[in-house]
Amino acid sequence: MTDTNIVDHLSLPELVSASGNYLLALIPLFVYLIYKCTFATDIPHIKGLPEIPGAIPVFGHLLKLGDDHASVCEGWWRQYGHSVFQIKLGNTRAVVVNSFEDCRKMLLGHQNAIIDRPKLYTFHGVVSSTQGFTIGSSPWDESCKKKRKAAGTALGRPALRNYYPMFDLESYCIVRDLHRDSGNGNIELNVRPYIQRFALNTTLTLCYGIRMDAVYDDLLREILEVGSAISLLRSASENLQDYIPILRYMPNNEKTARSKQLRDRRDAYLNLLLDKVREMIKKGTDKPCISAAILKDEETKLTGVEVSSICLSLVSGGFETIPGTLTSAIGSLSTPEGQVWQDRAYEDIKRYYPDVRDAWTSCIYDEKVPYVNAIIKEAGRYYTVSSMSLPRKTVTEVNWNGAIIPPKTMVLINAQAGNHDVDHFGPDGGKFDPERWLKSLNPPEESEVSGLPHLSFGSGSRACSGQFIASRLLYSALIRLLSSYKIVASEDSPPNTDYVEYNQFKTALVAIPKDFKVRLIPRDDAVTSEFLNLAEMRTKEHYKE
Ligand code: HEM
Repeated sequence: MTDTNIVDHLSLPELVSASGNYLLALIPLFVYLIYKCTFATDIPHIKGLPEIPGAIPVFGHLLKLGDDHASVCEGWWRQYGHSVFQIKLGNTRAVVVNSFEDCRKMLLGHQNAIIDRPKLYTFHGVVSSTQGFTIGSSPWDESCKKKRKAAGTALGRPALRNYYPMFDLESYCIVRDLHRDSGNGNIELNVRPYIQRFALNTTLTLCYGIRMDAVYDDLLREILEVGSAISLLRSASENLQDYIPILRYMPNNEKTARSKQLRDRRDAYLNLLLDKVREMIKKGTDKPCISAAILKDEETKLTGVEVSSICLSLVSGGFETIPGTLTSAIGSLSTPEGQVWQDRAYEDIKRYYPDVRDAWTSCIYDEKVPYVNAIIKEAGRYYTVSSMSLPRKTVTEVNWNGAIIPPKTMVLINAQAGNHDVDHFGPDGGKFDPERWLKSLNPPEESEVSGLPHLSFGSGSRACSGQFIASRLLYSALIRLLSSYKIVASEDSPPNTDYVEYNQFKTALVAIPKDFKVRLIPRDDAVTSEFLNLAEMRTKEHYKE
């Protein structure tokens, strides 16, 4: 007898009960499917690699991670005793690496396997749809190779000599304006805006041959505001829709609307900058810079989108990382404890340059003063401005102590955890101390660090392309500031010097230090005035050219 015959012979109540039985039988299947869908990840569980307990359906560990992923992962490392573990960010499985040694091993020992970067819905699909991906967010392909090569040439050590006039002008301008605004040590001020202009002008000059002289210039502030807001759009905790796709289809999706708005504002200023370069080329007043070279089609095989992407990478690579590091370093130096470090740095500057005017001129050519180098290394390590670095993705299998991490797995380097790893940096790894980088104090002599000093610039195949220029910018600014002023923290508005709490936006890709104020007490007013006159001359020269 066929099923239809059976149905034909059943009464209505029997029919209802039979179909109810069928449905009942399907419930376990539904439950299984729902379980599978809500727990499913792009990459299945990686055998042999510990997984943090407590993942919940749909969200995985996202809610547990809160808004400070680096500190929560650092806590999990210590709580569960595994420096490398797997977690679920919604539908995405990620491997998190925490200890210094494991970060180094992953970044260098497996550098070819983790050369890729993941693509995220909000940042790649919406924000970057017009100007292309920045280098730091580009998946590894032919175009990324070309862009990384071009950036490497523009930012490599040999290229630094082309930028001496720019280092000179921009670091003079910091001191010039701080001198104007600090009332001979009587007015407390926030140094970050001056350093933001310094960092942004550097990359704008490099990319477009354009700079802004005023600290509160409208275009400068627009670039900074939009850039910071976009940096928030790259954070996992701010963008649940990247990992929980259903959220993308919610009506009135504010995240996507805001992303489009920011993208349009960014397009507007990037186009404005390029138009300015075109105009200067027409008038013959353009300065040597990346975009002019490309617009004039000098030795380039890059597309328009690639050019925009390179310029965008350089502008966004430096405008928050440099101010984050330098402002926080100034914060630590300005504390009562930091007065000793400032005095020792000043003494060391004078040891190398008995006439302090030579320090002012030399700091743009080389980085000689050991104590200042130690401060820069320590600021980079301690204030890990990109606490979770930039995410990586595997292209081939990684055999991690027998566990096979498959291709296309997201790998997160917890640079903050590794940079404060007491097993590597000693029991005082959680303390700011420039002298950890010196093997002797009398006179200061730098310790030889074989390999990677800290994790703040990443390492290996996708390490920071801007690290040499970053180091010179930090050095020249610090030499000029420390040789001009004694920096003293405000009592009412002191710096927060905790390596986690100093940051006002823990969800952003790059830390933004909480505001604080300092007094700048001139060390030798006559010498500083002499240099300020020089600054004036140089600025005039710049605008005459
Ligand atoms: C204190 C300053 C800086 C810090 C702490 C910093 C940090 C980083 C980090 C952590 C990465 C990812 C590295 C990795 O995945 O291993 C990175 C990549 C990058 N940085 Fe920096 N950076 C700084 C300054 C700069 C500057 C000034 C520029 C350009 C002018 C720049 C351009 C880039 C570029 C283009 C990449 C992408 C490299 C790639 O994906 O291939 N950075 N940076």
